[in-house]
Amino acid sequence: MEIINESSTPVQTLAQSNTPKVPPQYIQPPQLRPNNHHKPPLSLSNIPLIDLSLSSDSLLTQLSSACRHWGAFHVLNHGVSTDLLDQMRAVGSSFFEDLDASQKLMYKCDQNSPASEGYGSRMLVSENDDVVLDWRDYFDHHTFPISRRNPSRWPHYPPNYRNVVEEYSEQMKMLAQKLMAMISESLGLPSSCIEDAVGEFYQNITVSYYPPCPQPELTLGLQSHSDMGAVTLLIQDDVGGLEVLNDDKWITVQPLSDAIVVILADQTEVITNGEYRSAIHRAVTNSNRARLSVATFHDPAKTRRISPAPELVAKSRPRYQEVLYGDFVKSWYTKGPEGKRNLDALLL
Ligand SMILES: O=C(O)CCC(=O)C(=O)O
Ligand SMILES: [Fe+2]
Repeated sequence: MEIINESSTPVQTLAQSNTPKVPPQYIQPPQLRPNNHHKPPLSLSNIPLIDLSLSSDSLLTQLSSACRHWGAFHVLNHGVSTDLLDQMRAVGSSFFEDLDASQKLMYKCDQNSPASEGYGSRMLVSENDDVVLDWRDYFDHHTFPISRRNPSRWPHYPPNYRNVVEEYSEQMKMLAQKLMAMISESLGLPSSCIEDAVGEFYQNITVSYYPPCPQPELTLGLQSHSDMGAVTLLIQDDVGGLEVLNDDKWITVQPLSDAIVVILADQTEVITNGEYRSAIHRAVTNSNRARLSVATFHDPAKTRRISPAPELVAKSRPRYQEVLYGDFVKSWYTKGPEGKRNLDALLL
């Protein structure tokens, strides 16, 4: 029998071995398993949906409520064509499903360096081996600033892969800028406030592939976390598995093929002095179908110092310490997210 070393084997390879049980490294402690939470009926469960073509007043009111109470919401009429969203999902799924394991491994990322570009499975860089692993493989692309972009490291198959990622990256950057302006305005701030605080965008695109899992009740596709940067834009396929924590309940984000999920990340919480909250979210697995999502992260440079906007501090008091973004990233990848523990450590 072939011996598989699970900590470095792609999850897809494990899943294809048709093992009836997940290896122990993937088993979550009982309190973190997905079925331990009460689930409202699906029909009652979704994050807010905001139509960006609404008139300015009602748009800003809806945005403000979604950012304050959820930190995650769908947007429609966002200006990105459904055709491009479908192409991005199609090339991502073709890479994972049409290439064999050895072809994918040619793009292997450096597992010892956090968020390194390429194909991998393990997110955290931990010295000990006691971390529970996610039931997920991914491909991470460095897309902005342009000086970080090297499409020759991205998949060469399918043939349109690299063109689609480049076009998708541009469109996501423009949408992130538009959203940051609207989110600033919804707090009564100048429209450039959040983008000025973030500075030049460091954009990464992560295609996540969650193979079917023989024991979904014991595993997570991606552990509970908030994203560390400023704003994440996410699309998923029709399988579903993304959940957002709201009022201590896990709410399923129902897939909507032409909508984009906006997830506020930790630096937006700091800049808005806690008026708007980053969303805790996770991905659950299922035993029937592989699932794909594409997350586009917009982050500050590692050398950037992030602190609450002076306009908001003037109204109350600073609620977060200033942080060097590179320090925040380091702590996230070494200690692990555990919900929002890294952000909570900045609370004053
Ligand atoms: O797959 C998903 O829906 C979630 C992905 C995600 O949260 C992430 O990559 O940070
Ligand atoms: Fe995330």
